[in-house]
Amino acid sequence: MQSLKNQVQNNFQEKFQEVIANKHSFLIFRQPNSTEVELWLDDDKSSQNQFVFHRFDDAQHLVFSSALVEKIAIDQLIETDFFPLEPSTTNEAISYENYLSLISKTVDELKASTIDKIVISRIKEIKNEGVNLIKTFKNLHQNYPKAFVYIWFTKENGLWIGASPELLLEEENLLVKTVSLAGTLPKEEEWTAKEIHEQQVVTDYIVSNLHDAKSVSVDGPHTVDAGFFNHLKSYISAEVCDYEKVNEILNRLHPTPAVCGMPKQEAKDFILANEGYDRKFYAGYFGFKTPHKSLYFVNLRCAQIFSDVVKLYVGGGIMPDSNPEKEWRETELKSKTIGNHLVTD
Ligand SMILES: C=C(O[C@@H]1C=C(C(=O)O)C=C[C@H]1O)C(=O)O
Repeated sequence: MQSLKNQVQNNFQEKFQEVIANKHSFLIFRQPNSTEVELWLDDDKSSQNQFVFHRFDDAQHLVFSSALVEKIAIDQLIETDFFPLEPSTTNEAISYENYLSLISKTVDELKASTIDKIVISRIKEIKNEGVNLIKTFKNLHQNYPKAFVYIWFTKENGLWIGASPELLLEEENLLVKTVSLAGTLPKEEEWTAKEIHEQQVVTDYIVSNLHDAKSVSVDGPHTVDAGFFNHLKSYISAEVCDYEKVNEILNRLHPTPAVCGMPKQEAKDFILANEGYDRKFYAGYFGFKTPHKSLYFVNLRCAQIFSDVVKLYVGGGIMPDSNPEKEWRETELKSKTIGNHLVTD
C-alpha cells in the first residue's frame, strides 16, 4: 500500500503533469521561510482558495480559484519539461540613453513640482538560452529564502516568475504587518541622505494610511541584504478591529511610494504618461486570503518568460537629487535577482 506521503507527492506530480500537458493555467509558489511548494489551479470559481494578481494600474484584479491545493516538499518537485512558450511580439526594452533622458526628465519634474518621489522602471530583455523553469524556481528558493517565490501561467498573461522581497500586507488574528522597503545600494557603499529620505517617504505614507488602526509600531530602518545589494527596511505593525479593514488597508496602501511615488496620484499620472511601456503585473501585488490569514506581496524582482527572450522588470525611486547614471546601474543590479539565477538545461 502507498504511504500517505507518497500519495500526496503523486497527487501533486500527476496534477502538475496534466496541467502542463494541457497547457492549463497554474500557479506554483513557495512562501517565505518555507520549504514547501503549493500548486494552485484555476478550476473552481466557488472555491475559498483564492489567490489574486493585481495590476500596477488597477486595470485588472485576477482571481485564481483552486478547488484543492496540493503541497509537496520543494526537493521532491520533479524538474519536468514545460510546454513550448510563445515568442515575444514586442521589444519593450528601453536603451541606456533613453533611460537616462527619462530619469533626467523625472528629476526636472520633481524639482519643478510638489511631487517628492517618482518610481521609474523599465524592461531589460535578455535572450532565453533554454531556461528550465523548475530548476530556476528551485534556484530562487535556495538563494532567496525570505522571498515569496512563484511561477504563474495563464494563456492571456503568459508565464511570470518572481522572487519578491517586499511584503505588502500580512494579517493574522487582526494583527497586520507590512514593511517600508526602499533605498538600494551596492553592498560596499554607505547610505546617504537621498536613500534615507526616499525610504522615509514610504514609511510616512504607510503610517498615515494606518490612521484608523491601533498600536501602530515602526521598527527601523535597518539595512537588509537583498543578494546583490542592500535595502533599507522598516517593519511596521498595527492592530485592526475587523476583517473588512484588512481589505481597505490593502487598497489604500497599493501602490506604495516604494513602487509609485508621493503624492500617489501625481506620481502615477507621471509614470503612465512617461514611462513608455506597460508595467502589467509588475509593481502590482499578488497574494491570498484564507479565513485564518491574508498574505500579499508587491510583485517585484519578476520576469516574463517567452520562448525567445526573458523580460526582466526593474525600477527605482527617483528623488530630486537622483543621478541618472546611478539609477541605470541600480536597475542593472536589480535585474540580477532573477537574471543571474536563471538555470538552463
Ligand atoms: C522598484 C523596485 O524596487 C523597489 C524600489 C527600491 C528603491 O528604489 O530603492 C527598493 C525596493 C523596492 O521597494 C524594483 O525592484 O523594481
